[in-house]
Amino acid sequence: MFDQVMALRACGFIVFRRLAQSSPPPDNIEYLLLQTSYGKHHWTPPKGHVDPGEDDLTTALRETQEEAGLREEHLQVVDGFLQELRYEVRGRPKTVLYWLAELRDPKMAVTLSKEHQDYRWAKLEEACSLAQHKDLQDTLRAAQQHLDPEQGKY
Ligand SMILES: Nc1nc2c(ncn2[C@@H]2O[C@H](COP(=O)(O)OP(=O)(O)OP(=O)(O)OP(=O)(O)OC[C@H]3O[C@@H](n4cnc5c(=O)[nH]c(N)nc54)[C@H](O)[C@@H]3O)[C@@H](O)[C@H]2O)c(=O)[nH]1
Repeated sequence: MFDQVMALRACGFIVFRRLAQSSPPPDNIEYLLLQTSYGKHHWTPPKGHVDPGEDDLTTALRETQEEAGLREEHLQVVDGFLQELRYEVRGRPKTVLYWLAELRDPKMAVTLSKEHQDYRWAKLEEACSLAQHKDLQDTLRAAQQHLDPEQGKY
């Protein structure tokens, strides 16, 4: 119980959009990454810490709205995708949950908060390069796999 209280917990969305006038799938898919305005300016999908008593999915939706200006009605959550990452931040274990969601209107603008200084819509390989951490790269690849029509899952 004590360990659970001490562990950091964050939730967010791998947000993607599909470009209509572009390459055939899955190369028309772009993922949203935000660059922090603090620390080492790392790139991350919209996510953030769970408030006390808050439901995980509510956190993911709230953080995506706060950090990217995208609200629940702008997103189509994809069934059957939920990834859990575990890593350490300054010596403390952290658990991060990511759902997957499509931006309904691919032309919709992203609005950043002060926590981020830049954003990018990136195809898989560029997104993995920005993400840097293997666990997040694996999550992005798992998302692409989930969305690839060849896999017959979407
Ligand atoms: N001034 C300042 N302020 C900070 C700093 N730090 C935080 N603040 C404040 O906290 C607030 C943020 O609150 P939320 O938005 O609720 O939280 P999150 O969205 O959860 O954001 P975080 O940045 O706390 O957490 P992570 O993204 O997890 O990065 C933490 C470390 O883990 C690495 N890392 C990142 N992703 C992965 C991964 O997928 N895999 C692996 N293996 N590692 C990964 C990464 O490279 C980094 O070294 C800000 O407003 C600031 O006030 C900081 O360094 N300086």
